[in-house]
Amino acid sequence: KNFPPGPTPVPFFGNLHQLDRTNPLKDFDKFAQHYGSIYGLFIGSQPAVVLTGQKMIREALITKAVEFAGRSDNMMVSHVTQSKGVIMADYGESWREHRRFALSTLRNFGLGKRSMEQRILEEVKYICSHLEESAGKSIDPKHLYHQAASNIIASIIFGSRFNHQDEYFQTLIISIEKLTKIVIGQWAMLNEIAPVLRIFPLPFCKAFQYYGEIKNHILKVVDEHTRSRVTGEPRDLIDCYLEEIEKRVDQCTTFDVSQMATLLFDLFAAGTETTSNTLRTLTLYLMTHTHIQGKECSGMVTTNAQLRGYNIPKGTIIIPYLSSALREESQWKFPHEFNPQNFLNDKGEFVKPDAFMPFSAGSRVCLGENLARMELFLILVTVLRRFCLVWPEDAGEPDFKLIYGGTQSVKPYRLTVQLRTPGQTCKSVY
Ligand code: HEM
Repeated sequence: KNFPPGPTPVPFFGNLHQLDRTNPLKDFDKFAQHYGSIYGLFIGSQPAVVLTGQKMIREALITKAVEFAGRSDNMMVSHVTQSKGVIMADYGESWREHRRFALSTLRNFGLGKRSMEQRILEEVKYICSHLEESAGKSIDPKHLYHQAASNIIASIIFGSRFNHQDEYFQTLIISIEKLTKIVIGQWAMLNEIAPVLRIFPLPFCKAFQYYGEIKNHILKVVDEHTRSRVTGEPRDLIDCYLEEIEKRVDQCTTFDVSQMATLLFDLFAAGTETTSNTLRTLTLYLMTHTHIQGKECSGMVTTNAQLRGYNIPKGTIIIPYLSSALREESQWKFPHEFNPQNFLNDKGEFVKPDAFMPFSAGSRVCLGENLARMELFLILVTVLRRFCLVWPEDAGEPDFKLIYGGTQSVKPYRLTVQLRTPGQTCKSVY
């Protein structure tokens, strides 16, 4: 009763037949034009509410932070991770304790012997030496960025980095990439609306296989740490967690090895896919806007909730449609353009518009935001000072369309690397 209005659902499928299976986001825009910034949908028989635009998203995620901080246990990704760790853990003590632990450990590693900045700069060295070797040639930067982002988070949580040539490392990264695409995609939707299909060997089964491979690696590293660690001298996040288990042995706590394995998975996967895809997308835009290179520079409601006068029953899936805020016409000078002017006021000073919320907001705001910002800044600034990244002459038209998934990504592309002399302006045929 009084559920936000939206497109009419049909039995069993809900509104799925009205959504593009490969990328439903365009349909979200269409529905928002018709129903406004809050509307209801049915994913199978599961009610969902889509929030569009920065005001609506903030009203829910910040003003009503607790009510909108839950997670569904009916999503395929929750089955894969058994709702443990942080990302898919429901609002409650376990999520709170693990989020707090992860945030404070990431912060402490920033202050430790090898600062976060040093860990990132070490990886930047590898990126630069690879780009130097590739000068004058065209390369696909995908693996380079994935491996760099993955190695930075690996050094913080596992205490060591992988060699870029290591085949095992490459397999792990491919598993993370494929898993992120499967768990938010058409096969996952089918898995969620028709549990009967779960016993068949359909493509969603691969998600469990990829997760198993990554988790096996994590458990092996945890095992090595259990044998080699010295109390009071933590080398990384695993040592810190094992120390917490020891400290809390007589207390009622949610800390255990199985929660730790999922937390490590969350950080490893979230730390790899997001930053590397942001770098890939950014590089694509920079190559095709070389004048810019030249400048210095799903939640769930925890209780019955009310929003804009509508009733949102406990258990409703909440979809804060963050991309809608990132190109909201009333909020940006150039909402559909890659243009740094979007972040500059009339005096040319940096301003952060309220609609800039790629890390979400409220209780579930990204816990790796500071790390991600530092990575993006250090990697880009170093690379752009030393190289011109240019769209290859024979590459045709660039394609900016995004592939839908747990993290969206651009299609593979090639870039031409040129060594840059100080003050040189980068020029591209595009
Ligand atoms: C450009 C890079 C990144 C972007 C755009 C990004 C974006 C986001 C967003 C939008 C959320 C909220 C998701 C939701 O509500 O369902 C989130 C959550 C999260 N992110 Fe990030 N992220 C980035 C980098 C990272 C990194 C480097 C880490 C690793 C430390 C990380 C770890 C997490 C975790 C653990 C959560 C779950 C938090 C919770 O549920 O309490 N992210 N991220």
